[in-house]
Amino acid sequence: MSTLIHCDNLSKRFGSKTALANVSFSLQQGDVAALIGPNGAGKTTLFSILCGYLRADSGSVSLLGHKPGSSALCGLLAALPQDAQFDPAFSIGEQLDFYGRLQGLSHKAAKLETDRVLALVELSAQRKHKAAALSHGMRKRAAIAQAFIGSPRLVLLDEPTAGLDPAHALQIRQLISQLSSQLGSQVSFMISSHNIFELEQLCNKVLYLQQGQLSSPADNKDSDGAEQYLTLLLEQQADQPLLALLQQLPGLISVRPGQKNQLLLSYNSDQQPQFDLELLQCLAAHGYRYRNLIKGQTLEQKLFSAS
Ligand SMILES: Nc1ncnc2c1ncn2[C@@H]1O[C@H](COP(=O)(O)OP(=O)(O)OP(=O)(O)O)[C@@H](O)[C@H]1O
Repeated sequence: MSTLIHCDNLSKRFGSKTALANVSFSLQQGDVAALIGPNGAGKTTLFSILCGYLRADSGSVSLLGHKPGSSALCGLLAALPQDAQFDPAFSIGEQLDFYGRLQGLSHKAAKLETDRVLALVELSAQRKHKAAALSHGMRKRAAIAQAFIGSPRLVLLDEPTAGLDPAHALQIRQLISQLSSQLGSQVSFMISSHNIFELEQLCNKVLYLQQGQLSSPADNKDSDGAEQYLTLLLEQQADQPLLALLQQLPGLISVRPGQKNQLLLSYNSDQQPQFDLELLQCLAAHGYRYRNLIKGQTLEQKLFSAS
């Protein structure tokens, strides 16, 4: 596996504001990495440095062995900026053709490439449409299509679901997941979001930025010690009596509410190897209904158990 991105001690200030402070990480071929952080954490600044739009004040970056902005990266690195816009005067197809030409394709090859990427995002029928005739979700898909022109080895997507309703956000996540499994380790992704739940199923690596500083959950893997994790999705929000009941379960290490009707639990599997069964029996015995029980750590557990 080759290293696609290597950042060492990157720092960036805007006047007195520190946007990035000594950020170091690397991304390997085939990784799908989530760059998570609240508003103002420095995600766009980091993306802008990787794309060569901004220069870091100190530290070093290499992408596929080149400096950001190097012409050697043309066609190998694709980026979807957070506020990517299409020109209202031209059709989506014409603009994608143009990007293909910028990558050095002939007129004919660029058109074929546009057909291919529009099919990838299921927008072939909209080739002749202008951006104004597309929904917000369709415009995002068209912008993602642009990132797949040519054969990029590294695709940076800055908040690809920002501003979309939950159904369209899910559609975009499914599209990215489908593209990443279709293309396998040929393409690596780095996707930013302020929502840690959104990228849960999509990414194998998490970079958590807060106030310009990066913290990585230990190895981004579940711990291999005796502590195991469960996410329980209940039919309704957990009440105090349920929490009190669960706290009595032998082997329980922690239990706390997650998103919506979720409960995040950890337990000692050496002490109680059948903890999941005990948990379900306890729920049934006391009339609590649940929808799902997932083994393993959620992103939230990984991030906050590391800090
Ligand atoms: N051009 C600029 N001039 C001054 N300050 C800036 C500039 N760009 C970013 N900043 C500041 O740097 C910090 C990081 O901003 P950045 O846009 O990278 O965060 P972000 O994580 O992408 O946020 P969001 O999720 O809101 O897009 C913020 O405090 C922001 O105000």
